[in-house]
Amino acid sequence: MVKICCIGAGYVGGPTMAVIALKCPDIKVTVVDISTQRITAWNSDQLPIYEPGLEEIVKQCRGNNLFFSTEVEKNVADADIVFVSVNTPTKTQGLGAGKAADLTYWESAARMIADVSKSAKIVVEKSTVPVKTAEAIEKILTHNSKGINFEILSNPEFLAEGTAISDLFNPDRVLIGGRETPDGNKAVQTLKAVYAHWVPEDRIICSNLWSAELSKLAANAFLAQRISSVNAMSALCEATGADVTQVAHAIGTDSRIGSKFLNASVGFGGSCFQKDILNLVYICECSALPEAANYWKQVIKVNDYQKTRFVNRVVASMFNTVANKKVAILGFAFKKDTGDTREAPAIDVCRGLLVEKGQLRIYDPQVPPEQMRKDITMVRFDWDRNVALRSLGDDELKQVTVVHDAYEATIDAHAVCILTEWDEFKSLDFKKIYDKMQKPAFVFDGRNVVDVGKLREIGFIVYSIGKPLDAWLKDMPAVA
Ligand SMILES: NC(=O)C1=CN([C@@H]2O[C@H](COP(=O)(O)OP(=O)(O)OC[C@H]3O[C@@H](n4cnc5c(N)ncnc54)[C@H](O)[C@@H]3O)[C@@H](O)[C@H]2O)C=CC1
Ligand SMILES: O=C(O)[C@H]1O[C@H](OP(=O)(O)OP(=O)(O)OC[C@H]2O[C@@H](n3ccc(=O)[nH]c3=O)[C@H](O)[C@@H]2O)[C@H](O)[C@@H](O)[C@@H]1O
Repeated sequence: MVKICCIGAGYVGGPTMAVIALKCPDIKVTVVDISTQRITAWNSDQLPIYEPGLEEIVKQCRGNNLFFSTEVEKNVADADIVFVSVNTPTKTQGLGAGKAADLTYWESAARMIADVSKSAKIVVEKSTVPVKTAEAIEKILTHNSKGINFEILSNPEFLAEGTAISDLFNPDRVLIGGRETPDGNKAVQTLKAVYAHWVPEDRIICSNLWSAELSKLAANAFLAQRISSVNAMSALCEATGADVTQVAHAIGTDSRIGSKFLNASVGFGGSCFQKDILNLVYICECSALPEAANYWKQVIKVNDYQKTRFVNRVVASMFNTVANKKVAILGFAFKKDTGDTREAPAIDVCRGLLVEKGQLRIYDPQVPPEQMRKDITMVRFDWDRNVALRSLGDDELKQVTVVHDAYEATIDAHAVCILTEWDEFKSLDFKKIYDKMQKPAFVFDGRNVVDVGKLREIGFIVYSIGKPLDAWLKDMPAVA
């Protein structure tokens, strides 16, 4: 029986390995992590991450051919294939701080693999890493391994949170990069055989190591760039009376452009887009390509602009002050169907409103209250100037109440801000909400989920990203 061990039981390691175990009953899959808390949760009824469809798979496979363990070294030593799916955040200190990937976790995993291995292994980069990381890992493995043979593969993951299971079941492609040597090719074929249990062969792309590593950064950069493009367009729509949804539809029907990923929003979030683009920017700068670096930087700058623009729009619309006004925040996760808040635009929007002394009542169906408080007060970095932004403290936290229901959040509120596109927000009874709000009642829709016409009929003043402005808003000063 082939034995797979995955180091890192996070958003990628957990779901990916659960699906491999489900689709490959002939393979034993063990997911290991240094976090006892995470592993305990994976072995319980309360999984550490929320992902539609995941729980059923884990329940079906756990204890059969899927195991979660803190015995990192033992399981790595036993495995034929070791996936490394540890976190690779942006460095916050030292050389490359604010941009470069922090490979501390990666390097310690690689050193541990070298230390404990007694048999040949295929080591698979699952984490998103800078191009050429495989070369560094090879050096660590070969210098410490007492002659054991390691083949390094790059097998970046393209799943999106909230749809991880369907993305893994039916991927657009699986990418495997390896050394172009007989041993390298053999390792590629071994990993290909794992995916071939359920992925059609023509969707398994093989390439050299550097192309695979760079393709992951490129894919995220292109995806994020589309959002920043449509968001930049949304600002122009508001200034001209065009409707960004209509513009997106009109351009998206061109098969060369395509219709997906053109939803204007309060900004993109998630743990990877910003981190991976900054990583790309850093690599361009280190390769003496400042023009290429500046091009990609602009994608994040527009994203920051979009979040600031939203906060300014809220404040400007409400007579230039939200001090002591109650603002209902609907949605805190970075997108629907996940409890993940990493880089969620809600964090920056809430911080912006708190600095303006707003009283926030936040509701999200998946995010625990303590997570929201942690996010709001954690140290944020200005990536461009590489300085820590002002920390928010207990005083600002007193302005935050977390509630368990969207209606409760809106009672007595002056304004509602929709920051995540949860389905339940589409079917809220806005008449009921309006009746219990202060007047004039404002809705600021950062995800374009509400029916603007209907809400205006009820009496709301509505701002919706990139839509023709309400007469009320037209007179307010331009933003940002
Ligand atoms: N979150 C996502 O949707 C996607 C993430 N990625 C990439 O996958 C990688 C992992 O991301 P996530 O799963 O979101 O991170 P995560 O933070 O949820 O999980 C990483 C896990 O690795 C563990 N870990 C760190 N060092 C370790 C070590 N030496 N030994 C054992 N365990 C260790 C941590 O305790 C943590 O539980 C990152 O490089 C990310 O860029 C790629 C595609 C999608
Ligand atoms: O490397 C990663 O971590 C992953 O990053 C993204 O996945 P994810 O961040 O989970 O979610 P997305 O669906 O891409 O959404 C990212 C952000 O963009 C926003 N978004 C997305 C699409 C859109 O049209 N408009 C828009 O504002 C979302 O609300 C969210 O805040 C990519 O889609 C995955 O392919 C990739 O594997």
